Amino acid sequence: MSEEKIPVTVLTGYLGAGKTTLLNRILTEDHGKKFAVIVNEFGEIGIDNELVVDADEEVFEMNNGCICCTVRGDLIRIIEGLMRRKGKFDAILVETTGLADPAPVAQTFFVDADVQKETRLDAIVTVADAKFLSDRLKDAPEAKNQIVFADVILLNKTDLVSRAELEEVEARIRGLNPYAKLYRTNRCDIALEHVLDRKAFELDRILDLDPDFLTVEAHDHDHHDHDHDHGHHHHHDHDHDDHHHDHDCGPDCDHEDHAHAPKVLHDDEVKSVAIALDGPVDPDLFLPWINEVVQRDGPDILRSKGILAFPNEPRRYVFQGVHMILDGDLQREWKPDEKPNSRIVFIGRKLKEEALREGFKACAAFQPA
Ligand SMILES: Nc1nc2c(ncn2[C@@H]2O[C@H](COP(=O)(O)OP(=O)(O)OP(=O)(O)O)[C@@H](O)[C@H]2O)c(=O)[nH]1
Repeated sequence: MSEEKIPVTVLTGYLGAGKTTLLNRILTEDHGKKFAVIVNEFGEIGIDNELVVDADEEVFEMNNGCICCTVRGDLIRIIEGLMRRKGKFDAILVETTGLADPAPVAQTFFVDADVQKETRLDAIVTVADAKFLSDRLKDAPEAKNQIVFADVILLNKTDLVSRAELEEVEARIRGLNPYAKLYRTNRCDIALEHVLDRKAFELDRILDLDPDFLTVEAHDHDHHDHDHDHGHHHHHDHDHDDHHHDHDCGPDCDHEDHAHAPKVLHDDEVKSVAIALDGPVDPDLFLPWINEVVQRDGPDILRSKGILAFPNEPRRYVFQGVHMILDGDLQREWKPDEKPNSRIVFIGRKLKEEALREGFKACAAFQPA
């Protein structure tokens, strides 16, 4: 991902959660930046100097018609159109409809060669309604996916719920996605630096997670392999630990109470697995392995991310994926105070944890004694 690529932020969230409120906040704040905005419903936003483009729904299935690999043809065309006006804006915001699954939007930025050349998916930002999210998680699969795919979650409308309700819904979110950065907001009042240009996919937070949070549970899933044969290029490797991570409060955390570890309400269906290796992995082992894993289990692996050390390589290899589609490259150098180790994370359904863990360990460049 070269520096000149235009960052793309995907805004998602269920109907009425506050996406437009956030978008308007972004567009009106005095940040000196210009955004191209793509909305896939009829756009009511007309902000000076901004570019608002309406898109009609159009989704393509890719490769053997696998339902998990879809890209949005309309989005590709719009972005190609925007690129002809390059220089007129600094970043792209894509607001999805409340009923959308974010996967086809995110996959578009990995798959289409022209789009990939010009843009980088910076983060998927999900606005969640503190009052209604818990109900929607029960009855609306899209709402669940929007949480699972998120890199940043705004738990909005905090004014409408009690503190106990807020903690409950936060615990549900954590059970689905322990990795996303979570902020409580009222009318999406958030410093924009927490939402924009996050380079979330540098994924430093994965490295920051305290390994003690990673409770290793050996579930043996009786799971039939999918036999998908996809032709995508994948660079990805993983190892996972089912991890039951409490709450990641970084320096910019605005939670009032750090006294107790917040509870996590696990979802029966969706879980996450994180795997850490104390050292580098061999890319000649890792890349084919990860490729195979996502080709086989991509429909169930909703999101995958990782930061890896390779032997004799001063830079970090960073990848992220949505279902079977992976994108990865060598990014910045390891800092002197960083230990070059390798971590990967999967969030999905029916994850085969032990096989993943063993597979990732087998990619270690130096086999542990
Ligand atoms: N009480 C309260 N209302 C809010 C908050 N944030 C947004 N709203 C209101 O909630 C309603 C929906 O907000 P929008 O920003 O339009 O939500 P949206 O996600 O864009 O909605 P759709 O486009 O219909 O999916 C509006 O009336 C907002 O004024 C909040 O934090 N608290």
